[in-house]
Amino acid sequence: MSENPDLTNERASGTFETNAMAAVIYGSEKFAQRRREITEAISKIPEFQDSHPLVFMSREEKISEACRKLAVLSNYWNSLIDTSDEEEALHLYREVLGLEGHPLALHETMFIPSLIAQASDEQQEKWLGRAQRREIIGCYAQTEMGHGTNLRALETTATFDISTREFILNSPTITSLKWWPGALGKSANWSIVIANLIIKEHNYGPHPFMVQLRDEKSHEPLPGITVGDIGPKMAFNGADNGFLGFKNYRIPRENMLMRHSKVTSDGSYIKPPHAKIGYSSMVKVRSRMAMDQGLFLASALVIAVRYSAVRRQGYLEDKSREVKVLDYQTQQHRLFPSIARAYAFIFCGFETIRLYDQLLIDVQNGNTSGMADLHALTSGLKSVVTYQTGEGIEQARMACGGHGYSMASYISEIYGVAIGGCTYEGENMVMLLQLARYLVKSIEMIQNGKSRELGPMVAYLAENESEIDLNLGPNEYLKVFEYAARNQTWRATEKFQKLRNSGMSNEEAWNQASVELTRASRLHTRLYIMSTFINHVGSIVDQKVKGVLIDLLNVHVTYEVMDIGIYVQGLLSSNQMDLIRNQLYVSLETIRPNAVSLVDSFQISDMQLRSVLGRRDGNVYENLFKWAKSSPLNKTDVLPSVTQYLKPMMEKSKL
Ligand SMILES: CC(C)(COP(=O)(O)OP(=O)(O)OC[C@H]1O[C@@H](n2cnc3c(N)ncnc32)[C@H](O)[C@@H]1OP(=O)(O)O)[C@@H](O)C(=O)NCCC(=O)NCCSC(=O)/C=C/CCCCCCCCCCCCC(=O)O
Ligand SMILES: Cc1cc2nc3c(=O)[nH]c(=O)nc-3n(C[C@H](O)[C@H](O)[C@H](O)COP(=O)(O)OP(=O)(O)OC[C@H]3O[C@@H](n4cnc5c(N)ncnc54)[C@H](O)[C@@H]3O)c2cc1C
Repeated sequence: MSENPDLTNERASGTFETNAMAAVIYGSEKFAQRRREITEAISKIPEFQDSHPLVFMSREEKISEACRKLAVLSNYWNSLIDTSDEEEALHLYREVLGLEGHPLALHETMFIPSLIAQASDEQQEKWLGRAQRREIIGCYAQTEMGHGTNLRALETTATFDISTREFILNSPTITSLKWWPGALGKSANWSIVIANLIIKEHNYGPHPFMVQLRDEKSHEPLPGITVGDIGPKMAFNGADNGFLGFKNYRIPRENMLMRHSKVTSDGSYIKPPHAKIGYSSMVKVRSRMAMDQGLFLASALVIAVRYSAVRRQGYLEDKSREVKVLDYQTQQHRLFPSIARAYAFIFCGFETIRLYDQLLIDVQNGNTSGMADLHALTSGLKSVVTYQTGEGIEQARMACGGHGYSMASYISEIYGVAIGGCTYEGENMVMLLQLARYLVKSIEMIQNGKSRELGPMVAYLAENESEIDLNLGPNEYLKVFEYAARNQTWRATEKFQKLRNSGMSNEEAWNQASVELTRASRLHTRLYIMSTFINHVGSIVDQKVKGVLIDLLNVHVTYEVMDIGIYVQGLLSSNQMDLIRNQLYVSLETIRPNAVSLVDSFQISDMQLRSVLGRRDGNVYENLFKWAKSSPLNKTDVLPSVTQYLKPMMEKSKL
């Protein structure tokens, strides 16, 4: 079937090459090209297609479908991608497995990275290759039923038995059951388990252990292990998140991951070079989250923008033809700032992935000095991007009207998966407060006359306000954001200090200032996102692409400043606020002809998108009808439940 002419016209009005934009989004022409090649190759392999739409499947079917595809994938793996390239591998996973989770998701995102970061060279020799070849399937078991946030209160124990040189793992209470780890329930046969290291009755706190859970031949749980699935979730139902308990389960001493902390055979403990080095697997995932979430948001926007360009409803001036809903200013205001955010998140994502990779090298070389900075940055970023992604996806759903609410749009699934990120890898409020600790310390350095020692990301906290001339472009908006973040950070810190100085305990003062502190963290993070966006656009060579991204940046800076209006009242007059508001409306109009091309540039395939509304060809209505007819409820005209219950009820009522 040919493309919907409305979309053809939209594509013709684009002022730039989508391939050139994809090269900017994905960091290089080479990777953008590889993505297309991988997508193209996969589309030719029929076994990778869904056997029927995932949204009509039960959990069991979804998991089985994911396993089927993984088995097929193992035959093609080496021929489809450069297996040493993490980004290629993730693209392949996204294309073939989609976003609902699968039995290898945690193996790739946490199990292997934990082995790389936490296992000694000998341990890597023993397990890493096996994991990379997928001879074993691993997961990351940290969270317990009773504790996820407060890691110091985890209850699982690994007690060193000097006589046998083994650790004995135990789950002493119901609340100590590991609860939530992805792929733990039914798929993984090994896990990295975080347990309290106990030697001679001394608790050294949580440490990582490599633990075999299931027999490698029969896949049956090993004696001493209780393991299973935790049941259906809001989304991610292609994954078997699990529970796990230990009863006097013994593992060799060599199974404690010993790159950093060590236990010798006589039971001596060797401290790691940094107290939180064992938390690095979480930092790794958080450093990827801006990218992952940017892509979730992008997916919802591809659907909503394409659909809005083919959906006609109501009239503007021309009463002879209904207008595309994308031409309504309200629709543009609902969608375009989110397009800008999706771009900004992806740009930040590449940056934090790069920073993590560098940190990993530094730490392996004994330099842990960058850990606090990256922890603070990624804590704030994961919190802000997950929240704003959730907001943006929900707006995208509403922008699709009634059909957005149908699973045919697939937006609800994207939403469910994306907002999981507000919780996993550290609940958002908790992580904002981690960043706040860092910000408060920075203010304390300024108060103690050590401004010069501040890192580049917080140097603005020591600066004074300057005059703002909004006609000068994005950098002036950055100053507005700096003003807001600086003011709020000082205000929140001073509130905390005042409470503490009044005699309150440190903890209670912190608690009573915490809402204000989280606000400071959000503003600081949004400032970082904006400045990364501005820097990125500044570095682009292709002038057509750059021109459009400047337009998109204008949407971003004006929208973001309007959104934080309450924090800039002392800086901007109401006339200046009106000016910004008008600039935003002008920016929406400017970006309108490029809207479809901007979302096309994400190059998210139909196969991955799984959306009837977001189809690249725009042939929505005929496919919506086809999709509805394929619903299992339509297999018969009369359902057994009607025959069994409703008919007798109606018959009875007639009497
Ligand atoms: C940090 C805590 C909240 C507190 O820890 P605690 O030990 O109690 O800390 P304190 O003693 O209070 O000390 C705080 C100080 O320590 C510093 N600190 C803390 N952490 C770090 C760190 N990591 N590095 C450096 N420094 C650190 C902190 O700054 C303080 O310093 P100071 O005193 O101020 O100087 C901690 O308890 C915590 O982190 N809690 C959160 C727990 C958590 O995050 N758990 C995660 C469990 S694992 C999980 O959730 C997994 C989820 C799986 C997600 C699945 C993802 C699948 C991919 C999805 C996408 C699919 C698409 C396809 C793939 C694709 O696209 O990628
Ligand atoms: C989809 C998904 C996948 C997951 N995968 C894994 C996995 O693979 N492996 C794994 O180990 N775990 C996994 N988890 C668990 C996840 O990491 C935890 O649920 C998360 O860290 C939050 O911890 P919690 O559940 O204890 O929340 P809680 O800490 O109980 O949060 C409840 C409320 O208390 C508040 N709160 C808690 N502490 C504080 C504080 N100090 N200050 C202020 N407010 C506070 C929170 O902000 C929140 O509002 C997964 C979770 C989900 C949803």
